[in-house]
Amino acid sequence: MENMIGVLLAGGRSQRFGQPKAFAQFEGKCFWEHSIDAMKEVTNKQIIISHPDIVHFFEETSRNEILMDDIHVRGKGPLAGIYTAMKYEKAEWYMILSCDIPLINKKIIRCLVDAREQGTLAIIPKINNRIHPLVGVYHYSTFEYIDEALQKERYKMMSLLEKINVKYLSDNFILANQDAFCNINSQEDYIALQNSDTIKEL
Ligand SMILES: Nc1nc2c(ncn2[C@@H]2O[C@H](COP(=O)(O)OP(=O)(O)OP(=O)(O)O)[C@@H](O)[C@H]2O)c(=O)[nH]1
Repeated sequence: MENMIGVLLAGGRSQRFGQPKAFAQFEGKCFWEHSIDAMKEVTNKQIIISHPDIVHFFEETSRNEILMDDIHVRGKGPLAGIYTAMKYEKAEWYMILSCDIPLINKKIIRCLVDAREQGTLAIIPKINNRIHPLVGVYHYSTFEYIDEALQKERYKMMSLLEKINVKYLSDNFILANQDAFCNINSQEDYIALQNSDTIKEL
């Protein structure tokens, strides 16, 4: 069993963005590449969990393994993507990242990975009372809870988090780097990103 697999969640519909946001450009790279690059050093491999409508874009441009959401839960949200990764790719830990966080960087990912400890099943940033469950490290033993939540048609990430022992990270490093968690949902968010003077940490 590999120790840690990187999982890029890219099976969303990007309705607010108006086009597949994984392929929006920032600083010369697609959004999805920023997430993959950020987790490359700490993961044994990185897989993409996508959707039939956009999978050909990934096939043309990515060398990563690509899976589609398991048919029973396809399109049911991020939890469905995590479920699919854990069902088809076995590892002890999974580094989960969404595809709409172009400011994410290696130091943040390293910090989350290093925060793992005995008995904790997920490590998730929490900034000003807002949690970021799609920038998180999850242990394989969360799979049974994810499976149960999906079977009960509870698709929100909270359905999982309220059942497991989560370590929420809000230390000074996370707070000082909070821009890195900014997720792009709409064209307005994208314009704000392009106009901001935030410098991406590498
Ligand atoms: N594999 C998978 N990923 C998903 C699914 N829904 C959302 N995601 C991913 O989860 C992350 C956050 O998605 P959201 O922005 O909440 O949803 P979205 O569907 O992409 O966008 P909207 O249609 O505007 O809500 C993105 O990386 C999405 O690609 C899903 O059903 N399956």
